[in-house]
Amino acid sequence: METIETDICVIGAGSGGLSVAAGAVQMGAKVVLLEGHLMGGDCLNFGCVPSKALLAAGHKAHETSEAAFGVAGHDPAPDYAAAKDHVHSVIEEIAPVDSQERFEGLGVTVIREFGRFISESEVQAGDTTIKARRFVIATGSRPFVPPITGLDGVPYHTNETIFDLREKPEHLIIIGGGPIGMEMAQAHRRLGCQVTVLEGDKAMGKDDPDAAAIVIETLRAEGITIVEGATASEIRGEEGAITVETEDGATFAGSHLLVAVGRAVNVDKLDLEKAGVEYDRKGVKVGADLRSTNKRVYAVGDVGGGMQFTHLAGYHAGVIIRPMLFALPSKARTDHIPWATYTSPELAQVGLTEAQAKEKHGDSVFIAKAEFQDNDRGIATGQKTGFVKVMVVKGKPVGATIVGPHAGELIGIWSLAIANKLKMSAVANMVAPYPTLGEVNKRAASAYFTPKLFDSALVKTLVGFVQRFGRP
Ligand SMILES: Cc1cc2nc3c(=O)[nH]c(=O)nc-3n(C[C@H](O)[C@H](O)[C@H](O)COP(=O)(O)OP(=O)(O)OC[C@H]3O[C@@H](n4cnc5c(N)ncnc54)[C@H](O)[C@@H]3O)c2cc1C
Ligand SMILES: NC(=O)c1ccc[n+]([C@@H]2O[C@H](COP(=O)([O-])OP(=O)(O)OC[C@H]3O[C@@H](n4cnc5c(N)ncnc54)[C@H](O)[C@@H]3O)[C@@H](O)[C@H]2O)c1
Repeated sequence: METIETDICVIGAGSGGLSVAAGAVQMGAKVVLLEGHLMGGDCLNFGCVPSKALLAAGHKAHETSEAAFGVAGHDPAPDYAAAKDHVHSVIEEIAPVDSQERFEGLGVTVIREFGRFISESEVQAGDTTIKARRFVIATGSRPFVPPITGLDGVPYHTNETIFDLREKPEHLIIIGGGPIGMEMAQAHRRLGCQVTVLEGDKAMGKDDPDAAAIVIETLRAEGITIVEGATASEIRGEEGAITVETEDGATFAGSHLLVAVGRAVNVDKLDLEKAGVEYDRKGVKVGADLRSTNKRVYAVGDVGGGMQFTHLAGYHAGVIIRPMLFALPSKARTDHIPWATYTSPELAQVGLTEAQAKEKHGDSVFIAKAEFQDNDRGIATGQKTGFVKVMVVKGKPVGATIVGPHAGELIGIWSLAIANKLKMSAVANMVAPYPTLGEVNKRAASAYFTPKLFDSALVKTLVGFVQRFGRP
C-alpha cells in the first residue's frame, strides 16, 4: 500500500481529464491522473476519432462513385476491413498525444487503475491511496444499453465494438437516430451496407427540425431506411439474422445490430457517497463553477450531466483551472458551445435554435437566413444544399444553425460572436474572400440589415435629402 499526497487528483484520462492534467501540471501543480481503461477515453478510442475516420472512408467512396462536372464516377469497391484499418491507423497516429508516456514526460503521475473515493479527501486506485487538495471527476460516459426484451440474447454492437468489426455488415440495423446513429448510418451505407435506422421519436431530435430534415432527406436519398416513431421493443435472432420488433408490431430484419440510444454516465465505480458527492442518472450534480456538493471535488465533461462533447470537456478544464490554481472565480457558460454532426451535409448548432429563441425571446427574435444555393462557391462545387439561420435579439446573435458543406467549420464564427457578445455588425463588417463557402455567414449577417437598409422609409428620405442638398 502506497500513499501519495498531491495537489490535484484527476480521475479519468479522456478529453476532460487529460486537459485538466496537462494544464495544471504545466502551470506548476502536482497532479496524479488515474485511468482504469484506455488513455484518451471515449473520444480517441470509441468516439469522435474513429467515427470521423470511418465517415471519411464513406465520404471518399461516395465521391468516387459520383459522376460530376464532366468527370465519370467509378465503382469505389469499398473494402470494409481496409476502412477499419484506416480507422485504427488514425487512432494510432493521434494516440501519442494522449499517452501515458507524454503525460509522465510533462510531470504527471499516471496510475493505470480505476479510482474510487474512500473518504471526502482520499481516493483508492489499486494499491495506492491518493490524498489530494482537489479532485476532478472526469470519468465520462458509456453506451446506454436499454432493457429491450431479447437484447441480451442476441449479438449486438455499440460504439465500443463497432470500430473493431471487420466483416462488412450485409444489413446494419441501428437503434437510435441521434448523432451516433446518423453518422454510423451514412458511413456504413457509403461503404456498401444496407442500413435501417429505427428511431423512437424524431431523428436528430435535438437539432433544428428544418436542418435535420435536410440531413434525413439526404440520407434517405442515398438508400438508408429511416423509420421515425419506431421504438424498438423486442429483439430476436442470432449472428447474421437479427429481427427488431417495434412497439407498433412492425418487424425489421438485418444481419447486424448497432445500439445507439444515448449514454450512461460513469459514476458507479466511484463510491461517490463516501465523498459526499451527490449525483443522479444524468451525472454528478455541479453548479456553474463545476464544483460538486463536496467543494474540493469538481466534475468535467460527460459525467457533469450537461452536453456531451469533447470540446465541452476541454472547455470545462479551462474553467476549473482558474479556481484550482489561481483561486480565481470562474463559471461555465453553455450559450456559446457549438456542436456538429458530421454527416454529409453536416449539421451544426450553437446557442439557441429557432424554437428555443422564440420561446425565450418571443417576437423580439429576428431570423436572418442565407442559403448555400446563393453562394457562388457552393454553386461552383455542387454543394448547394443547406442554409445558415441566425437567431438575432437586439442586434446580437443568440444562436445559429448551419446545415450544409463544412457546417462544423462554418459555425465557429457564430460561436466567436456569441462568446464575445459581438453584434451582427461585427460579422457583416468582416470581408470574406471570394468565392468561399464562408461568405454564407456574411450574407446571413447582411440579411439582418437588409430590411433595415432597403425597406426603410427613413433611409430613403435621408438618401434623397443628401442627393438633393449634399455636397457633390
Ligand atoms: C461514437 C461517438 C462519436 C462522438 N463524436 C464526437 C464528435 O465528433 N465531437 C465531439 O465533440 N464529441 C463526440 N463524441 C462525444 C465525446 O466522445 C465525449 O463527449 C468525450 O469523450 C467526453 O470526454 P470525457 O473526458 O468526459 O470522458 P471520456 O472521454 O469518456 O473519458 C473518461 C475516461 O475515464 C475513465 N474512467 C471511468 N471511470 C474511471 C474511474 N473510476 N477511475 C479511473 N478512470 C475512469 C474511462 O476509462 C475513460 O477513459 C462522440 C461520442 C461517441 C460515443
Ligand atoms: N458529432 C458529434 O459531436 C457526436 C457524434 C456522436 C455522438 N455524440 C455525443 O454522444 C451522445 C450520444 O449519442 P446518441 O446518438 O447515442 O444519443 P442521443 O441521445 O443523441 O440519441 C439517441 C436516440 O435514440 C432514440 N431511442 C432511444 N431508445 C430507443 C428505442 N428503444 N428505439 C428506438 N429509438 C430509441 C432516442 O429517441 C434518441 O433520438 C450525443 O448526445 C453527443 O453528445 C456527438
